[in-house]
Amino acid sequence: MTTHFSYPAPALQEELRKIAQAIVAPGKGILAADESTATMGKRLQDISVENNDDNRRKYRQLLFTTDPKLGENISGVILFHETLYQKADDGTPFVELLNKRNIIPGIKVDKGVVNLMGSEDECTTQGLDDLAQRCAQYKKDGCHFAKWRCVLKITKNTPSYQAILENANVLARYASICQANRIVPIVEPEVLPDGDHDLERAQKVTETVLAAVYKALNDHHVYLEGTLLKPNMVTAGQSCPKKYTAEEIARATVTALNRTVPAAVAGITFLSGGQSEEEASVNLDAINKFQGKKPWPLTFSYGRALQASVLRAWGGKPENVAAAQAELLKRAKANALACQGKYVAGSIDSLQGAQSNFVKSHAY
Ligand SMILES: O=P(O)(O)OC[C@H]1O[C@](O)(COP(=O)(O)O)[C@@H](O)[C@@H]1O
Repeated sequence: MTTHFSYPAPALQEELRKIAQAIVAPGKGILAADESTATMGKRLQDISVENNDDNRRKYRQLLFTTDPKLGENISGVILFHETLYQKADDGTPFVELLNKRNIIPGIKVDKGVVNLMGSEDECTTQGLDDLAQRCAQYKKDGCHFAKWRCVLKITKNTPSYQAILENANVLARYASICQANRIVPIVEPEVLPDGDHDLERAQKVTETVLAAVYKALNDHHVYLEGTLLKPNMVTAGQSCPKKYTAEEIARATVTALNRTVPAAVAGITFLSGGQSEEEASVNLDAINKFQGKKPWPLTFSYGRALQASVLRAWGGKPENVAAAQAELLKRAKANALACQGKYVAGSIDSLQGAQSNFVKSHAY
């Protein structure tokens, strides 16, 4: 076994570190607007809007033409390939709208999940083959960070050794290819909330998964200071009869992260995983209020928990755009406070509020 290897050249390290740090600057987080066409279809179906490219464009236009003060709370937006190349009605490229708001464009580069043969319905994530070329192009087209989501499932027998190892390795290869192309990788190993397992089981699975991920990142010489982690919060399964407080969730989450995530990692940007908008803010706030070691910024990279009310307020109608944008500003503000441990539960209302955004088997 050789231990001789190189990290990126100093200039590349600095570039990656600066991008990552800007994303997790105090009071800021990420809007995950990278729903693939199929996922967006589910969101649009809920508000009876047809899933076609122009409706997807109109919806993303609504997000990206929100008042520039959105940039005070949102540091980055994750885009889907199609969206990166779309323009507003007046011809302004979406990337330009984001740059004007001081928001860093990012891009989802995975190509979705596939089953692992011989496993109990477990999966890995595809997209490595042409990733280097795609990253080089995305960087030229204005993206400075990327996201790749892997999915792990908790059942009696899973996640299996096969799924844990395979997903850790594919995340490490993805991260190293991104960095080689001057793109900060967001590493997302999502442990799904489906199931009736308790908080302790969720914590142990999250610890095992994250430990494998960081072993693989180290094996692939990924420069951790130029990476972000997008984990699930540690919560009990959706159908667990026992309910836990935000403080218990915060303790389990911070403990799991402390045990497995190196302090060198630039920041942690949680996914919302089907939590209601209010729950996602309250839990993030509790995590930041938790008294204990927290060597990284702990913030948000929410999809559903930032957009559920926006979609509902919009309903596909042009006359509702301003009301929908107001919902986005409210949730962005709530989470910006929460990532500093300054959110007062219930202080910022929203249409969706405490209503769950859980979608069973969000593996897609
Ligand atoms: O399956 P897809 O289309 O990649 O979408 C998965 C979604 O999950 C996320 O990773 C996290 O979203 P949530 O906050 O809604 O859990 C988003 O970035 C992304 O839009």
